[in-house]
Amino acid sequence: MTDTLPPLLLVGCGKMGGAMLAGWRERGLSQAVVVDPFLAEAPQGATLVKDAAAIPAGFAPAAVVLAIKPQEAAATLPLYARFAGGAVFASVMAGKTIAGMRGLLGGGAAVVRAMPNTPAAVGRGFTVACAGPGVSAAQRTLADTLLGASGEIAWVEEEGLLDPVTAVSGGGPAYVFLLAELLEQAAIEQGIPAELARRMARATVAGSGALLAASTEEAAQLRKNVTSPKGTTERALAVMMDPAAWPDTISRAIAAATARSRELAG
Ligand SMILES: NC(=O)C1=CN([C@@H]2O[C@H](COP(=O)(O)OP(=O)(O)OC[C@H]3O[C@@H](n4cnc5c(N)ncnc54)[C@H](OP(=O)(O)O)[C@@H]3O)[C@@H](O)[C@H]2O)C=CC1
Ligand SMILES: O=C(O)[C@@H]1CCC=N1
Repeated sequence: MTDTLPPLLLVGCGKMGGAMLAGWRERGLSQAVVVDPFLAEAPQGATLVKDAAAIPAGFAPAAVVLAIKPQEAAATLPLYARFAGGAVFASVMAGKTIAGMRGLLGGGAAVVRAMPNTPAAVGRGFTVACAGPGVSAAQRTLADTLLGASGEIAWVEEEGLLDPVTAVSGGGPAYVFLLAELLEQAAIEQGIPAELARRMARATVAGSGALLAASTEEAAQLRKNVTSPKGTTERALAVMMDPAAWPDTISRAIAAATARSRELAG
């Protein structure tokens, strides 16, 4: 446990905002205000308000974390422009550019654009962040603390990288969960009872992730460790690793998501 965090304002407390808030709670919240019009009850350790107008007078956040949907940015961000004098804004919105957000918050706003992922909910997130113009060293340190509270963080200088990052690590957990779904379905097709199929698929994906996390070996080597010569895995991988199968599918999927992130900028 390090020092208590400074006053924070979280705008949007859904799946991603809620996961980050859990990490901050672990670090020790001092004052936290959450704005979310539809949340039923205040998250532990925070004050909940329904809109920007209801933020307690005099509340001066050191950071404003924007975790609303990208489509809500244009209508919502101008409501927070009054905090631009003292706070750093940390956005996790897909696609939304630093220049676009500064346009909505006032040109001088200090903005960090970041892309986390939902394993943050269990302290295993991965976030990539990029600091915009005018972000001070202290503000960058605060953003690093907040965005890195629930896992690993990496910083990039080139903002454009955030679009493929969004496709790979932002959305990546969804692809892994899809694999669990498809393994379960295929197990059932081969006659395995549904409940056993579900347990096997979940444990296999989770166990493989844990092994990857604990190992210093490359993913390719861990794959080879499973693949006995002339065995069963080799047969399955021959199907999956056909250039037209997974290699092409994953490449096209990531390109499509990257393109969508760029579209969301507008
Ligand atoms: N989910 C993920 O895996 C990831 C998401 N992101 C980004 O995080 C952001 C949020 O995504 P996610 O958490 O999935 O979405 P959610 O819909 O779960 O969360 C958004 C929350 O903001 C609330 N909200 C809507 N309008 C406002 C407003 N004007 N002011 C304050 N709160 C508002 C929503 O309420 P209601 O639902 O009732 O509208 C909801 O509770 C997105 O920009 C997304 O790109 C980034 C990385 C990963
Ligand atoms: O699907 C999305 O747009 C967001 C960004 C990355 C994960 N979820």
